[in-house]
Amino acid sequence: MKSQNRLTTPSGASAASPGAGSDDDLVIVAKNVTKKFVLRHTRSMKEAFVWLVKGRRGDLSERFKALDDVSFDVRQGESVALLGLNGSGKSTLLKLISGVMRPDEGDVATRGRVAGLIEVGAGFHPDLTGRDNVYLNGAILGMTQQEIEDKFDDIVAFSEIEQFIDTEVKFYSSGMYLRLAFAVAIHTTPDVFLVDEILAVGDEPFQKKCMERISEMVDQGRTLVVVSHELDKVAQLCDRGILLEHGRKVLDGPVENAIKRLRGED
Ligand SMILES: Nc1ncnc2c1ncn2[C@@H]1O[C@H](COP(=O)(O)OP(=O)(O)OP(=O)(O)O)[C@@H](O)[C@H]1O
Repeated sequence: MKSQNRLTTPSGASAASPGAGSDDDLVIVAKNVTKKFVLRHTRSMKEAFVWLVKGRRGDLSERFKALDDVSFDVRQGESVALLGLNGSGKSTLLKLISGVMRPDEGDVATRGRVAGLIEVGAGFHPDLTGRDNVYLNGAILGMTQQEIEDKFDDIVAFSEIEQFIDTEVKFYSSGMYLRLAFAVAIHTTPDVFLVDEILAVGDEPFQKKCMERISEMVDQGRTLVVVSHELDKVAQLCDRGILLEHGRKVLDGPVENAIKRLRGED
């Protein structure tokens, strides 16, 4: 999604790191991040009428904090799991790191090429073929045309959907989307790799292959941030866990501790 060697916010502004010297290996800095969404209520005609005749004073909709003053740093080579119950804010946090969403308060800065698998099919155009989407998606993730051409055969081989590469992706199953999207994303050799739950739509052999590839990336010193409810897989992949409850960070430490707390075992 982005490629640079300094910490920058999605607007491209340089972000001051919290310290100096040893902070050279910081790749994600989230500072006091708050994200609010509108909580919609069904209102009666009467309530809406009263609101109108009162000159639209007050708010008919309420805003709630999906993320509330969350701060953390991630260093190069760390593998971090974002954990929490449904609706705790994990995917929202991942979207803020990827830059597809902006915080209402606070800042999220990243360094290097950030690529992610956040929503199946995001960044794919349904009317284009798999082949054209490899070029489109590769470009969106910051690859040059030459780079995509050089890696095209490897991308298609990894996805194992050679037979359908010239089919429009609107005819793909969700697993086929995932295969192609994952294959493109890992071939961008990202510095920071973001993965949301979506591996779940892949069949077991493909999931296994993806897990191995992700582990290799971590062994090579790349940074990983994962959102998943599959806690055993998460424990295998990640060293560190950040636990969210109702949008607030309640634990940041060894992944085993975060999983225990989430399971209510401590
Ligand atoms: N675009 C949006 N508009 C309004 N509300 C949203 C939006 N995106 C997320 N939310 C709300 O923000 C809260 C956090 O959602 P989020 O998807 O980050 O949670 P999550 O921890 O990833 O949950 P899950 O484990 O169920 O995937 C939820 O209450 C959700 O309904």
